[in-house]
Amino acid sequence: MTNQNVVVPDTKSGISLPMVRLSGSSIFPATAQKPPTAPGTGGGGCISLSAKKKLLLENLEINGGGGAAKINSWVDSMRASSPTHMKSSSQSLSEDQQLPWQHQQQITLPSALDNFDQIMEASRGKQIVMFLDYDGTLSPIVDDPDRAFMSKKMRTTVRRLATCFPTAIVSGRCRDKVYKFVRLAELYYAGSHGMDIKGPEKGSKYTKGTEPVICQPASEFLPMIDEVFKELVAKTKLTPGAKVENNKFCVSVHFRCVEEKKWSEVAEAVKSVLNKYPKLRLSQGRKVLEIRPTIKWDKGKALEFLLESLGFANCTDVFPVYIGDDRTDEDAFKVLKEREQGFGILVSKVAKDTNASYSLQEPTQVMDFLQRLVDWKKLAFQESRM
Ligand SMILES: O=P(O)(O)OC[C@H]1O[C@H](O[C@H]2O[C@H](CO)[C@@H](O)[C@H](O)[C@H]2O)[C@H](O)[C@@H](O)[C@@H]1O
Repeated sequence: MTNQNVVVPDTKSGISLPMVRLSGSSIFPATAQKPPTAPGTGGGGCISLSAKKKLLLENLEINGGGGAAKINSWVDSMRASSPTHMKSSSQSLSEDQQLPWQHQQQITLPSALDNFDQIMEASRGKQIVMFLDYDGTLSPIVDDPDRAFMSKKMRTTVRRLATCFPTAIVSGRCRDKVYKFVRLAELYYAGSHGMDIKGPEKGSKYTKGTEPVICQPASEFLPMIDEVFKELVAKTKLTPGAKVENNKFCVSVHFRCVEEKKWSEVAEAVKSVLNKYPKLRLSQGRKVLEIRPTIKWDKGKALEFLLESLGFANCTDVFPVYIGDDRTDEDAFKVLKEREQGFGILVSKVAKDTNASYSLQEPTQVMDFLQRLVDWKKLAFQESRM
């Protein structure tokens, strides 16, 4: 397999973006092209955009609970994770037209749709298990988190998918809320970034025992999270557009609809709460600051737990597929890479630093991919009966 760097114009923004073109038939992507000097530094000792972003995030995460970080660095980090702000202010880009985070180390992944046959070939003889993130994967990103509905067509497709393969929804949202959006009882649900897992009720095709699987590794944090939610609501009520969402084992503070000059108020509020609760930590998503317990549990752990619950703990003939769009999904992509099983699919229109192996551009492409999986399974079943 040879990797070739090609610069292609981004038709939307008119900016040249680096791509890695893959040749050969491997289903795995190229490794990221390293910059010529130490990672994160350009030839002239300048720190790259991406390295700067990483440092900002690390600073934010490390100092989030300790109180050392200045609010300015928080706002910088919020900007860095909202790449619409990376262009000159005269040109405003939508989230889907973002500049890549990191020119030197990014990979544009091969399309999961274009490489569908190769993917299926790799899964031959193995049990496919599907893991789907919700926001930005099954539903489009919208301003109001309470209105992030998935389309009827998507629901029908996911329903069909679940008749073919064990299927789980893995979301940062509270499990009940994501269930209300998806409304399919036959699925596994992992809410609160995997900290609240429940399997389908008994009688479902893939349940093993009589009781549904349940896992809540952060249950002791429930009262603390409730307290924090109330405090954050109070602290942000005077900031127009700020929205605090109680996700049961974590809290999301949205700034998508907050004017940029007021982002420091959101940062102040979150930082002051983290200073008070050292057992909580910060993570960042798409225009959202998320507060969660410091326990070592994430979407990757949830994926492993679910595979184990399904009886695939030490199996070599399982093929997990995880589809997600956010930074928190990287934990699951990483687990798959480390296990050398299945693959991750990143939903993104732009190149990103990722552990996923393939990409899809948006939820409509996710739907097409899921439908192709269903069709493939049906065909394979018919052929096996001939
Ligand atoms: O793991 P996910 O299912 O992707 O959940 C991550 C967060 O998604 C939601 O926020 C994001 O989507 C909103 C609706 O499109 C959007 O308004 C917001 O800016 C995004 O960050 C959800 O509201 C959060 O609670 C989840 O943690």
